[in-house]
Amino acid sequence: MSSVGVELDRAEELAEGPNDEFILGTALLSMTSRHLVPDLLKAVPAQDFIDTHLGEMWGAAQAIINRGDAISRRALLAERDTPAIRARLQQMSGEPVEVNKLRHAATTVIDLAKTRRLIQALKRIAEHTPHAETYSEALQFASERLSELAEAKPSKDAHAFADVLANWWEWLSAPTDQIRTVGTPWAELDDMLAGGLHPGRSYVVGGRPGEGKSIALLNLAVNAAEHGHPGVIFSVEMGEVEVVSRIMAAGAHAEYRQITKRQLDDHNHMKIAEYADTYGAMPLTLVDRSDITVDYIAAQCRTLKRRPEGLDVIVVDYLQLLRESDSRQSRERQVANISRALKVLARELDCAVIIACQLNRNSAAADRKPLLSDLRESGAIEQDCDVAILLHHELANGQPSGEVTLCIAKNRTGKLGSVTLPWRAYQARIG
Ligand SMILES: Nc1ncnc2c1ncn2[C@@H]1O[C@H](COP(=O)(O)OP(=O)(O)OP(=O)(O)O)[C@@H](O)[C@H]1O
Repeated sequence: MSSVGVELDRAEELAEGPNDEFILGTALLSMTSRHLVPDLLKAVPAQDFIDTHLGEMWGAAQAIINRGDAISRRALLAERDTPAIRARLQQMSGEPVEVNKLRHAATTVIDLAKTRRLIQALKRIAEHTPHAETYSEALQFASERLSELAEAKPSKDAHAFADVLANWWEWLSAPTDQIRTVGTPWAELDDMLAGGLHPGRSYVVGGRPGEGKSIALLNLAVNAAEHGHPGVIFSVEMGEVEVVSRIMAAGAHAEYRQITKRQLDDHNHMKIAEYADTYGAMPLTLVDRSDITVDYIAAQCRTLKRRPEGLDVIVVDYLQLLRESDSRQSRERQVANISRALKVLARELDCAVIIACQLNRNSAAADRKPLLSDLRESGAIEQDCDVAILLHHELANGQPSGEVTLCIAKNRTGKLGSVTLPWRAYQARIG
């Protein structure tokens, strides 16, 4: 066993408190503490005893109290009669127990049980980590084990159907303004996506280079923020100035070219100033960093989610530019891990995650509509996403038609189809 394992075993031995457990057992039979017993039995779970026989006795006492009966030696033995419990009862004299000592003993037994569970979790993490396929997977395993402890529940994922059904009725009848579905700038698309972007789902926007993935993603995030849905944009490709230039052009319907040249005419200047006045404080966070891993994205998003305003929309531009923490993997495997991690993040944080994704160059060859299988580098992307929107520019007589088609090539909760919208790249916007 590794030295980490040996140290953790030692730590586990230290986290034992038989004396405090014995004090609790004694309190069951002592006249002085009788009035405290029901509360104590509620507060300290029987499985928190390291002495399993005392734990069994404690469980028997809980059953007696739950029935509304009084606790006595005889009642305890009638409930559970084993040689070990008889031996423990013999050692307990029924002498008075000081209330302070008793409270301290109860807290210690609960704390030590939690400490032992923490050590057990650390052992599992230490055992699992060297065999994990990737660093991300190891980190995820570790954080799941630790969050199980924080929740202090055996599993936070298991819910009785009746509870789930009650939540579902609540969701079905909630007023529209309480539902966190985030509208897109395009009503026709909202219609196909059951109202827009849904928390917990992942959306891939695929396109060949220059077909408008970044524009589409910024339009989506900004529209959400304008309507009060907090969002974050991870832009690996564009710097902050370029992102803001596009946001301002699209929001103000201003000439993007004038912004990039920093030569605004009065008309465009006025439109931009008005837009900044109205939406300058919208809840949008930009992360402009060229070397981003999916773990970094997850950590940033968790922090943003914890703020009072929370987080509804996560935008990643674009998947193939993300780096995997474990670079020893094949590229296909790395992309699959990234795609899976983003999907998991959507569920974990209950946010809509929108990911731009490159399409294979050969998908352009026949000037055909793009297909799901054109998503570059990994089949995992099409499997993981809930919705795939592939951008396509129709040609009219060999010339750009001025329209872009959003092809819904995957839609887990609705039909497939397409929406054709005006392509206004000169204002960095679609529609
Ligand atoms: N001032 C402008 N007027 C008209 N079109 C423009 C203007 N500026 C940029 N464009 C066009 O906008 C498109 C840029 O779109 P966008 O950056 O969203 O594409 P993308 O799919 O994200 O590309 P990439 O994969 O290269 O990042 C390009 O086709 C570009 O030619």
